[in-house]
Amino acid sequence: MKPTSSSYNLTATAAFVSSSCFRSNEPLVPRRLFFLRDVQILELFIALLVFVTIHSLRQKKRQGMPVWPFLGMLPSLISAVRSNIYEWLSEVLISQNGTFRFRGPWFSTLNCVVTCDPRNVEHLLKTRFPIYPKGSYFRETMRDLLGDGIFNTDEETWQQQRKTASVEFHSAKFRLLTSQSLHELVHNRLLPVLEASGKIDLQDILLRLTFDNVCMIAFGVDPGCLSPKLPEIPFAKAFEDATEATVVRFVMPKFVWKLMRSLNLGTEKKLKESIKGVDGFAEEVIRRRKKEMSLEAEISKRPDLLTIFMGLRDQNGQKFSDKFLRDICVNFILAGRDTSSVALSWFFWLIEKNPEVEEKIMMGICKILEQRDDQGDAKKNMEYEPVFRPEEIKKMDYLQAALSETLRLYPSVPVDHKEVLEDDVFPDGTKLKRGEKVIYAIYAMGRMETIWGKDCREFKPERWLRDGRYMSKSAYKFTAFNGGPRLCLGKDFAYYQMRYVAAAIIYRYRVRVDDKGGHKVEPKMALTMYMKHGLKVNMVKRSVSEIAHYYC
Ligand code: HEM
Repeated sequence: MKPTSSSYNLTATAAFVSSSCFRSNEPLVPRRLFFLRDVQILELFIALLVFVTIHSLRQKKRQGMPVWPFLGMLPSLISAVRSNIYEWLSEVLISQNGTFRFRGPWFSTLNCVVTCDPRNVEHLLKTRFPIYPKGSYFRETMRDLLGDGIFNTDEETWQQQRKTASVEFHSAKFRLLTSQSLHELVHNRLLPVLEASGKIDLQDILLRLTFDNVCMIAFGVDPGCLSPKLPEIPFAKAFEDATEATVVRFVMPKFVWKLMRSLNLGTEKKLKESIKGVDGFAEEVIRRRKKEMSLEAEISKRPDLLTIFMGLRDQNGQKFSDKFLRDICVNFILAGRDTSSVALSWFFWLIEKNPEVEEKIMMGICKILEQRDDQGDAKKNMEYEPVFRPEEIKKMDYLQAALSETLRLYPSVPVDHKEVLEDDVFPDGTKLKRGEKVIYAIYAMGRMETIWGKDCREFKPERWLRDGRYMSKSAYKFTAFNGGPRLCLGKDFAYYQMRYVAAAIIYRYRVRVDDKGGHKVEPKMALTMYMKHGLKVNMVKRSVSEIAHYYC
């Protein structure tokens, strides 16, 4: 029963202490000697533990959080994931003057530099853009879902898609398609659904609306998610499952998800199945479109992205493969699917908390409607329920300011990522090594006093207005739409879409959060900042007399 010194470990110590206390029939002297040696080791162990704990905790001031041997900053990250990771990140960044180095466990891929300093963000997104690509880590993680689409590529493959899509996004034909499809969705689908339901999950309704809308733009097909019975559409479900399963890869060591993928286990199994669903839908649409195009003399009749890219050729004069066409469309759907709808959800939540903002938006809308030559009469507007015209939507400056203020506080893409291609130094002095990852924390930027002043956490649309006119801000302070060469391509469309939907709802309803059942509104950890439990609301219809009050 004599253990050798080399075999000591904590379990053995505990076992020995308990055995020496309770077995009285064994020789006393050796046991006591042994007990003393054991106590010394235990003391040494406790001293080491105290030292490591104090040392790790002392790092908090210097590095923003404790740094543990082997685990690095992982324990803090795990506890943040369980509460609100974005708020935690903001607090750490504030304490570290805008930039810190996250140290993951040994041998993990979690090490990165995190920043919310506008000087660094401009350096990343514009000044030194060529040496900060999306990079191989992002590409590999997202490849199964996004393939070689615009979101997941750098250099020529990205440039080519960007150029073509950019021309299209700014064409009159495309603008007509987007405004017509939006008009139809809002008036024939959204408003009837709202009319029929008092209590709803507004986030779910808005997600359905923007999914249908972006599928019309990308594929030229309406999947019909926003229909009276709110059906589950297999393509939409497959898309949602695929993005959720892909996100899991970012918080897992690479070898783990790769092993799971090869064994077809857990989230990787789900990912494989959901991608099959996405691909099946895309293949069918592409097949049908090819058939239609061979029958149609004028392919230019259809302004959706799929048709446009089908009519183009690559550098070698070859038509794009079906797989590449699929990638292009899937990437656009990801870009435009839920960014506007989650922004609108946070917007409705914020204006309920700030009723004076809601009043001003309503007054602004009615003032614009009063200017109509043909229907200046307020009563007529109230009776036939107005359809907003594009030029009226563009005049809604206060609404635009309230939407920007929402995105400042709740950016749809809360954090974004780059990889370092060459050793470099940030304007704030942080040194970067080739191959390192950089996270720019867009959510935290909205909470920096150094950028927005002492009232940075307040919802104040006025900060976007000068003499009643909307004034945009630097993309490196307000980074909700990214900046530099990779500025969001759908920015103008997204603002138009959000203003159109917000105005159509606010004019008819007061949106009131249903907090009776303890409904909690908090962000979910995902690529896009969804509300974790949706937005359960009561839609309270405005009476004609209530609307009339705003016309005076
Ligand atoms: C409130 C709404 C939106 C927000 C906040 C938003 C934000 C962003 C952000 C942050 C990026 C950079 C992502 C990255 O590179 O990692 C981005 C890129 C992009 N967005 Fe948006 N977006 C919105 C709506 C839309 C819509 C509706 C569309 C299209 C229908 C769209 C199309 C794109 C595209 C194609 C890119 C890729 C640009 C590139 O890499 O060159 N976005 N957007």
